[in-house]
Amino acid sequence: ASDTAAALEGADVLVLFGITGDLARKMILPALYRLCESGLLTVPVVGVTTRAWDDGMLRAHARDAVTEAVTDFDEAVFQRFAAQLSVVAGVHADPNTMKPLAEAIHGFAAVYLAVPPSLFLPLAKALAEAGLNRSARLVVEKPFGHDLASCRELQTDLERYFDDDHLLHVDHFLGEEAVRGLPGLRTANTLLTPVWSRDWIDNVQITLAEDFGVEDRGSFYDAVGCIRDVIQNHLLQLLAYLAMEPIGTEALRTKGQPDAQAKAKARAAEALRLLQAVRTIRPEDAVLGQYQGYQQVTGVRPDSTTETYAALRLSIDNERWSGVPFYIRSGKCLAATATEVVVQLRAPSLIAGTQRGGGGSHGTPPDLIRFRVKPNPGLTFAVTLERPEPPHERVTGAAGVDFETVLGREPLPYETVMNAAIVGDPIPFATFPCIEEAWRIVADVIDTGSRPIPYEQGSWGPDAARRLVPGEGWHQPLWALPGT
Ligand SMILES: NC(=O)C1=CN([C@@H]2O[C@H](COP(=O)(O)OP(=O)(O)OC[C@H]3O[C@@H](n4cnc5c(N)ncnc54)[C@H](OP(=O)(O)O)[C@@H]3O)[C@@H](O)[C@H]2O)C=CC1
Ligand SMILES: O=C1O[C@H](COP(=O)(O)O)[C@@H](O)[C@H](O)[C@H]1O
Repeated sequence: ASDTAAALEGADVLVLFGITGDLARKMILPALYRLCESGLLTVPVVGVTTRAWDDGMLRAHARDAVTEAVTDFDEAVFQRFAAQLSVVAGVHADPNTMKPLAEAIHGFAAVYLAVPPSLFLPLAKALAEAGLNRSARLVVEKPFGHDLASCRELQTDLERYFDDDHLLHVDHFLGEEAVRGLPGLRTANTLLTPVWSRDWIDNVQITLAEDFGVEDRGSFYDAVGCIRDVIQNHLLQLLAYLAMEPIGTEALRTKGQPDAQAKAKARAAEALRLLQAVRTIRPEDAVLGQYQGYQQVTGVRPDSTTETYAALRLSIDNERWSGVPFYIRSGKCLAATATEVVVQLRAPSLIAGTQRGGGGSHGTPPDLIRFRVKPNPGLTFAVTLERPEPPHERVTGAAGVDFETVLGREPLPYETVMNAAIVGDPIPFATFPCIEEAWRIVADVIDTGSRPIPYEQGSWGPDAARRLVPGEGWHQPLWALPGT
């Protein structure tokens, strides 16, 4: 957005393309129900479909989606939600089919495209040709482009119909409470702030592990792979929030701009600066894998070389992080489902000059700080204790906090994203410069043509990934450790 941008407008209506789709069923409809429950959904929701649906069919579909997703279904809340829902049927990426939609929109619209990315541009064009871009912003799902060149082309093309201030790029990780709270958590705690640099941190590991496969998304996933699906977007955004410089209070005092806008700008500027300092990942710093049985999934090519697992080593060239390896790994059909950041602190003796990655002194396990994103978001410190009596054995204990215990129920990521799309809060969205930079970072490890290493379902991926992390190796997420 330009420096002179006005506050984003609050929408009078949410228009949802793709309301019949997978994302809407699993995430968006349950999130809208929750917003209704908490009194935050105050605008009508107009679902758009090419199918011959009527309001009754949409409401029945919404009921199924919500009951599948929530354990404490409340009929009264659902009735309120259903009353806000209506459908406009028979709308294609063709301005001639948009007339009924134009009639259903009153006021400023948040138009959300929960559709395959190949439809982003045709729909934007058709909306503009029907005059529906005059009083609307466009909210697009991920992935945004296929590589650096295609993301730039898509942005340029979309800006012909919706200018940058009227375009929001969804990355639902930015709606995850644990991720959203990370910059604040880092800076609000004296326990964290002083150690947050190369002086005290040995390495940082980010894991997004899933114990399920690509299931009914085979044809989508096979054209995308793990790096494009979750690393280029979600995990690099998370990395930025973990490692960026704190936002200066000066930046929040931008004249004439409301807080949310100024904060979003300041945060995005720091995230961008951090991503710009991340080196383009070299192929030798990547290990790619594919789970056994993946090629038999419906929609997957029988000889597919798409990776379902990736482990990467990243370097950040700035004063704070120079020399500290950041590791990212993600995969389908792994041993557990968990997203966690593990920060390995340097052993006290390392400060006196020994090597990084060498583990703790006297064989002591290293001190770890764990940011648990999912499940059970929270913070855990693994700390070393020493028995006072000889031989002074050292053991690890844990201290921590579960965020929901303190903060109450955390909104679902899509609750935050949908609400922000409606009210015009840019904070939980990715900015285009960050998206571009993230494509640059992964450019040399996508489309390498190399064959991924097969790995067993239920494992932690190919053994070869161990070679990336010397010393202590990968730390499994807390959730996956025995006894948790
Ligand atoms: N599914 C997921 O878990 C996630 C999805 N996403 C992103 O969300 C977006 C939507 O994903 P998802 O819901 O899985 O997609 P779907 O394949 O389920 O498609 C969504 C809807 O798009 C419409 N559609 C699909 N193909 C066409 C076509 N060729 N022509 C016209 N309309 C079409 C259909 O609506 P209708 O028939 O009603 O017109 C369909 O219900 C994508 O960008 C995806 O990358 C992001 C994170 C997770
Ligand atoms: O965008 C996506 O994200 C999910 C992981 O996100 P989560 O919030 O469910 O943990 C991933 O499973 C999916 O493949 C990907 O498209």
